[in-house]
Amino acid sequence: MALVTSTDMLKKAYEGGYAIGAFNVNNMEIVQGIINAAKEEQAPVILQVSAGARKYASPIYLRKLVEAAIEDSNLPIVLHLDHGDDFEICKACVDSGFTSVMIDGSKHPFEENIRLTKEVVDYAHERGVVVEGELGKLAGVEDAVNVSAKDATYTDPDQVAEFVAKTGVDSLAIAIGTSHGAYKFKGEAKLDFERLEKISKLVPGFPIVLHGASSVPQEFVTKCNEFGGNIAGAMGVPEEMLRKAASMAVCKINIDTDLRLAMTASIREHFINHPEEFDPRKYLGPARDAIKRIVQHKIKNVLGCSNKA
Ligand SMILES: O=C(CO)COP(=O)(O)O
Ligand SMILES: O=C[C@H](O)COP(=O)(O)O
Ligand SMILES: [Zn+2]
Ligand SMILES: [Zn+2]
Repeated sequence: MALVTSTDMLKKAYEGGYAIGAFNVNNMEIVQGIINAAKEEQAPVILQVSAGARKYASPIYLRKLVEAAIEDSNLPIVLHLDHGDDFEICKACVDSGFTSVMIDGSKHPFEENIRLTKEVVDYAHERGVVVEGELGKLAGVEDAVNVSAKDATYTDPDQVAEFVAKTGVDSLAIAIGTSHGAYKFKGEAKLDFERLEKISKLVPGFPIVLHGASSVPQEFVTKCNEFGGNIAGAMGVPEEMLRKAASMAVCKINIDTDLRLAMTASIREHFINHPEEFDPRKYLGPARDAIKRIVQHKIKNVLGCSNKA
């Protein structure tokens, strides 16, 4: 199996009412944890690399780790750029063998977002690479509580068909109430499913992407805090909502924070329980297993993409 684009994966996910997991990778243990889960579940998977990950691990190491994952797993794997900020980073990733890039023009005015996204699409499509765009800004809970701010940042359904037609993007990230990181809601979790429904009717069959979709499992939060951490009040997207989104037009679900929490909780616990240890394999090994367990749980019980490879 070689690297694949997400075209086929997302189409099948749309038709089958499930979603593909897009997990952020930053080092070997994270790649291995994800791939060990995907292998056991025979699930297709999207490995995504942020600008921060490129800076941390360097592009060449990440690419080679993903190459190893393909050889090791024989699964369909997409190598995707997460939140490409400008044309240059998208071009660099297309040129170095990524099969998918995201151009996140959501911070720009609508017309500029269209122009920038189309520029990336033109370059990528000519080279067989697919593109994810973003319309609407992911916001924190403060904005969501305030209705007028909510309408200003959530994806405007009236813009979606025009954006898709004018840019030629292959998938679109939308804002319906999720946000990045571990503090997504204060009080009640709420996603705007009506908006998602409206959008999906305006672009029938078109794959939608959900960012900021970590569930922030309380067992990890509790364990982090129990073993010296301080991440009070963390709250994520309830799994039931992700299942609902996956049954609708959402075909790609982005998860990073939950992997970070799984890894950190495991390492914190190890350091407190084994103060005499100083062999990194002794704590990175269990951390890798913790990532595997959470990814396997997502694939099986939330995304519904087991045995879809
Ligand atoms: O959207 C994401 C990466 O693009 C990750 O979201 P989380 O912070 O909810 O894991
Ligand atoms: O969407 C953001 C991802 O979680 C990546 O985060 P990062 O930029 O810290 O690597
Ligand atoms: Zn964005
Ligand atoms: Zn994101």
